[in-house]
Amino acid sequence: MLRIAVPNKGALSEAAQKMLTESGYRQRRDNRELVMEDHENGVEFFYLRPRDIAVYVGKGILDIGITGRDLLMDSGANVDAEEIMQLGLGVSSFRFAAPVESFTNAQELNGKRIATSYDNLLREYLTQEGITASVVRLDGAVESSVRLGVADAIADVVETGNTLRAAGMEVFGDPILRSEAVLIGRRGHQPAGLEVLKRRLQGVLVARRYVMLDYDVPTELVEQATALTPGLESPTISPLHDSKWMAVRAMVRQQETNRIMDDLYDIGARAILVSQIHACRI
Ligand SMILES: Nc1ncnc2c1ncn2[C@@H]1O[C@H](COP(=O)(O)OP(=O)(O)OP(=O)(O)O)[C@@H](O)[C@H]1O
Ligand SMILES: O=P(O)(O)OC[C@H]1O[C@H](OP(=O)(O)OP(=O)(O)O)[C@H](O)[C@@H]1O
Ligand SMILES: [Mg+2]
Repeated sequence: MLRIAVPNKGALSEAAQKMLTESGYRQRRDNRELVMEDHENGVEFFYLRPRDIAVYVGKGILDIGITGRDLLMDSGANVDAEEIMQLGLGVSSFRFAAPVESFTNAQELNGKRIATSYDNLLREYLTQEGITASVVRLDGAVESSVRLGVADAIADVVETGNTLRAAGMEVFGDPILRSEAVLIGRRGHQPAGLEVLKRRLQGVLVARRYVMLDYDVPTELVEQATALTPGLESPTISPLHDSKWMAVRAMVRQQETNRIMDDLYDIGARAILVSQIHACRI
């Protein structure tokens, strides 16, 4: 059995479980369940605190885990555990912030107090940048620490920036780390079943990022049209009953769909249809 750690709570939990469900794995129905066996797929899931997942995987107790890159680095387990794949969830930055207009760059933090839940990650960065500051380790709601007088600035996870704005704060300095949820495993360890898991997750990522585009185009314009929709390998071209026209089928990036449809229409393509991809193996 492949033993996989999944976040049991917090920002990554629901999205990670959804991705596994879309990958064809059974997931727990009740948030109190701590372990779930998926016999059919030869996988056992352990629902753990995202912060602890890197430790279990680094020590070799569990084979694979889903956690944040920031948590992997902060746990110190990145000596034994490594990133296998980016999952495109929980995309965020780890950044300095402070009340509006109080700091402009990280060097101004010399001699100051910085509150964070990621103290190892922060200390490593401060050392690397030659900044001497005192680190105040808090468990969460770090944005309140400056107003409450325990710190001068914070280092925290920022996604939309809404939490900072609500607290009258703003980011400053370069991002310390760009993070997202990642699949992690023990260095040098290739457990049985990992390749299938990776391929399934990759299938979900591609299905989420691409759509299927179908259209008809005058035969003499096929080259011009397929230059706009080259597909992954190569687009499918099928003859229509009326030989003056061809049908083209190609995957395109979801984000570019409307621009490509406009361009295709402009050159003379018609009956341009978009459909969702539910799953795939690339
Ligand atoms: N608002 C957010 N947007 C995107 N990713 C986030 C956000 N908040 C946290 N994360 C990411 O989620 C991971 C862990 O955060 P999470 O909030 O689940 O843990 P926690 O703060 O220890 O738990 P909790 O908030 O439930 O006490 C980190 O990798 C972090 O970067
Ligand atoms: O930029 P935003 O979109 O506002 O998101 C960032 C916020 O989300 C996380 O908080 P969480 O809800 O996990 O609370 P916590 O600080 O108590 O962990 C993070 O710690 C920030 O506070
Ligand atoms: Mg949190």
